[in-house]
Amino acid sequence: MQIKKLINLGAEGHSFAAVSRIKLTNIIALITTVISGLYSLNYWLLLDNSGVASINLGFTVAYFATLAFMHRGHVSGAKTWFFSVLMVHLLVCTNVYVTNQSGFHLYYFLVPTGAFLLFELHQRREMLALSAASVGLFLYCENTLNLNPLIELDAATNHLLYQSVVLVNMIEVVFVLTIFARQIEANEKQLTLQASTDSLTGLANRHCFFAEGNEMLEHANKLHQTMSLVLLDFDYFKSINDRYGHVVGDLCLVEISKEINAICREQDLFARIGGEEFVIAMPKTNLEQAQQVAERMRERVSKHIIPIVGEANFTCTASFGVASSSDVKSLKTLLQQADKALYMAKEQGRNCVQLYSA
Ligand SMILES: Nc1nc2c(ncn2[C@@H]2O[C@H](COP(=O)(O)OP(=O)(O)OP(=O)(O)O)[C@@H](O)[C@H]2O)c(=O)[nH]1
Repeated sequence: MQIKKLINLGAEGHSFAAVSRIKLTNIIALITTVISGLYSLNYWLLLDNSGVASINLGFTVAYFATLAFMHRGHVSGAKTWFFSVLMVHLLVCTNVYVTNQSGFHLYYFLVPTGAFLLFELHQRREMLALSAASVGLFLYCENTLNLNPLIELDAATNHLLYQSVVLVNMIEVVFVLTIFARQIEANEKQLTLQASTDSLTGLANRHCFFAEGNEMLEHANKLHQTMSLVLLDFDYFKSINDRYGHVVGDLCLVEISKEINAICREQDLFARIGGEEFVIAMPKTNLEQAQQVAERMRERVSKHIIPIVGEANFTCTASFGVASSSDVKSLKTLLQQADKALYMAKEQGRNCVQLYSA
């Protein structure tokens, strides 16, 4: 429970993406604190080197201080602090504890990927400054000899350490790339959904209708099947808006689209293609069958009561135009035919279904 609290430090009031970065920073800071603390114990108890143990304990406390910055709401400061402590720690490890033969300074390569992972995308200044500092410190360590290390290591141990550092670097790069790939995939899904969905009703939008509807028509033509379109438009919708306001008008669109959706089959494509204009593409459906479905929809719309607070509930009606795809090669043409039928329905006095005839 306490750990959960620590992981959530500083997360309050931030966007979803920022929160996941803050939590990840806290997790990494906690893990680093624990690892650094264990190293201190190791120096103290097993290697009997209280000097190194004390210095390392100082770094352990400094890592933990990242969470204190988070707690005070200094999110960017906490991240910068963490990476700065890490870089100084690496410098001390490589140039004070041991020598660059250990390869400890290769850990500097963790900084750029880590910074790009943990900072917000717009915080380029911080990311670039930390990356530049890590490259500079790496080069400094690489070209500096430590003649009096606090811990003397033989060549075999240095070699082992070197390989473990390379391994950890590789694991970190794979980990960071996996997270980025997942984020890109989730963003792509979200964008595709937004680009194809009508935000008010949650139905397919005009763009999605033409993309998917064209595929449906092509498929139907290939298999010599008939596809029908039912186009519907609310009657006197302007007067609903004028009388009850746009909020109620919107509610009306949502309520009625749910009623119509309840009649649609799974294979039908139901879309909102204009303000108060909707269309249903029905595969494997001929003109008479589509007419029957449209009639059921018309009846259901006219009977559905729109609940409004503080005023008398009301009902609304819609007019329907139906067209079928025999001999029609393009969805645009089919929609024009359904539109002509809809126009006739409006002419006939509205709240009725009309079929397209050439
Ligand atoms: N509340 C709301 N109104 C919308 C939306 N989109 C379009 N409208 C309104 O729908 C009304 C359509 O009006 P008209 O095209 O004159 O049609 P109508 O009043 O339904 O009359 P007929 O179609 O001839 O029966 C306009 O007042 C638009 O402002 C929307 O998303 N929400």
